Amino acid sequence: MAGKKRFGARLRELFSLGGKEEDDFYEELEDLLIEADLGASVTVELVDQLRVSRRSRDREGILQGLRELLLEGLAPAELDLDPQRLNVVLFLGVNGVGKTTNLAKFAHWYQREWPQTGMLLAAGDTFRAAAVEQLSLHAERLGVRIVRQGTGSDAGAVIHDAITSAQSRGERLVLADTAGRMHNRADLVRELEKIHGIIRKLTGDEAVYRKVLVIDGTTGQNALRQAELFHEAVGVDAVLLSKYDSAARGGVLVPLQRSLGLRCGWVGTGETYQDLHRFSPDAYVDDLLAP
Ligand SMILES: Nc1nc2c(ncn2[C@@H]2O[C@H](COP(=O)(O)OP(=O)(O)OP(=O)(O)O)[C@@H](O)[C@H]2O)c(=O)[nH]1
Repeated sequence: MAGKKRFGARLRELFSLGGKEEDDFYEELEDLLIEADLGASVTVELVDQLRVSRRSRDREGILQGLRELLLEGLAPAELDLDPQRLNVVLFLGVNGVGKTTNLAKFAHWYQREWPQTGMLLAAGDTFRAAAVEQLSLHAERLGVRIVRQGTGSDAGAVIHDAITSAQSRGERLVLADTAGRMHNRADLVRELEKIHGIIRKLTGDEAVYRKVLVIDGTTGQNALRQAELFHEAVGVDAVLLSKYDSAARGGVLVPLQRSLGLRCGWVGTGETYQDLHRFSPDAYVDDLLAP
């Protein structure tokens, strides 16, 4: 977590320099926030608010003001799944962000939360050869059913079969993987829209349908562009921030919420099933500001 701490440490360096003109101080603070992946527009907004609201120019006053402003934009996402109905959760994200691994952690989480409820995994990433195998291995380890077809098959058909199968067996949770990469961006969006249409048609008002976007905590500003793509294509209900254990930065959750209105629900902190935690804004901001 060296990188994440760097922001807090550098912030304290800035305080310790002393004797700076006010404008220079805030300009340097802006640079630090941008480097911490808060994005230019959110940074300007935050620093303007801080200038207006600050109680005192001393270190503790500014730190406290910054903490409060960061927290203002960071409520945890709620999926509001309902064990009395069918719930379909679609996992979105570009390749390698940790979609499959975190889908499996999510399955493990709900095995504990809803021990009496049947669950099904849908291997909707039919584009990448190893993805179906990877998810199958998790299904086997977790002892949950999986609906799969071969690589290159139609992802919409896999997810269609999974939902109708869960409906006929009375299972209450379908966790569906999706491809994060297609031949090009237009193909990816088209495939997601198709899957989205199939799920909506099959579930109507009778089921809970949610989309979770997995963001790699080490990617910085690029994450914002990824989120825009998926949010525009099908709409995102919650973000799962993966690889937070090795996150060089992690500040991107602030612009995700302030610019796109996307809230984080979970944080992935490793590769085992236990390494998934509910997102805590307080812990996150403490971590961001820690020296
Ligand atoms: N340290 C750490 N590694 C993680 C975490 N989540 C996933 N990984 C690792 O990241 C790598 C990519 O994870 P996958 O789950 O295969 O990613 P994916 O998004 O499904 O990738 P594709 O299947 O290629 O789309 C794997 O080596 C995972 O073990 C996490 O929270 N922390």
